[in-house]
Amino acid sequence: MSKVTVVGAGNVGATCANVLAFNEVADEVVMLDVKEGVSEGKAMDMMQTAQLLGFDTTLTGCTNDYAQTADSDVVVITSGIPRKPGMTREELIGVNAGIVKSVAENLLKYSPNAIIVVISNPMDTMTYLALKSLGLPKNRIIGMGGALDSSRFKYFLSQALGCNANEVEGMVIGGHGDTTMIPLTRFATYKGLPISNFLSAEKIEEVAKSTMVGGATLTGLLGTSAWYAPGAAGAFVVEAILHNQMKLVPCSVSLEGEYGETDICCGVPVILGKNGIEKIVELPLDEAEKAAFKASADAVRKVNGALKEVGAL
Ligand SMILES: NC(=O)c1ccc[n+]([C@@H]2O[C@H](COP(=O)([O-])OP(=O)(O)OC[C@H]3O[C@@H](n4cnc5c(N)ncnc54)[C@H](O)[C@@H]3O)[C@@H](O)[C@H]2O)c1
Ligand SMILES: O=C(O)C[C@H](O)C(=O)O
Repeated sequence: MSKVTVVGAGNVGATCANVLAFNEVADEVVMLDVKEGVSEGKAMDMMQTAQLLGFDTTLTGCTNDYAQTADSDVVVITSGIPRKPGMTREELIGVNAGIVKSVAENLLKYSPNAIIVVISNPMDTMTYLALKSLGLPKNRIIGMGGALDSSRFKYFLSQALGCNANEVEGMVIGGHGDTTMIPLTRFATYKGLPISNFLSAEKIEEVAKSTMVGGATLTGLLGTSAWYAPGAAGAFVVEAILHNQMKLVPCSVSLEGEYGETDICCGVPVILGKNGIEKIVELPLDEAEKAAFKASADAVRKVNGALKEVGAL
């Protein structure tokens, strides 16, 4: 029996739980939130779609009762506040650091062997906080951002190419921030061929810029940050782990010399399998890409510095 807990049954958490159930990724999905009755209500609502959609996963909800989350294989942390138009993700640190730290500690008490997927923002810093405060092996702490950013990159590429997004390949590495993301345009392909065969340098630059501010654009349109693609990207990462898919997915992970960085969690391509991070994959970056990664990591490290200021570390 496989079990996943999703903490935070708001927009992202509920969407993630819904996709996990619909795709029958786990036998059991538990949602937990601090808001009385919300997880229970959303779980019941989703369970009432089971015969319509034809899934067998059992969904339950609970209000802050961590005993219900016991023995989860994977736990997903989405609890915390989202940004509003005009804000950066980094501005959320003051509120979200305390929430993520206490949630992660509570989860671990009941699921000591779980793999932890962090989604709450600022995600790279929240992943680093989970790593530092829980003291777990680095393969079990995974920040979800790159799966979403890469999906957005493929969407914008497909729009520019006039093709289906499944026909393009592309990855975004670096921090999950408006200015720290690095869409790897040089490695992006359409049907296995470099995109530069089909798109002008100006168009490729435009796609990269749209990708980087993808979350901010949606926040401007929605009044709060996005949830359909973020929730699905969370479920995608969970599935790769739980089903031991050995997929290559950019995730925020603890770096110990890889990409020239240490003491940081930042987005790099990893192989995801039953142990969480099975392997960090080092790409042959050129000098410009290396410089972009260094600048991105420096920016993430600066935000990590604020964890002490807010008393989280
Ligand atoms: N990493 C990513 O790619 C990515 C993508 C989208 C959103 N996010 C982030 O995910 C977080 C959630 O976004 P959302 O749109 O779902 O927000 P939301 O407000 O809809 O949901 C957040 C939920 O967390 C709950 N919560 C707050 N404190 C809690 C606690 N201590 N224990 C349990 N639950 C608690 C709230 O009650 C709320 O239901 C935000 O920080 C957002 O910035 C990250
Ligand atoms: O943009 C946000 O603040 C939420 C999330 O990180 C996203 O990229 O959708």
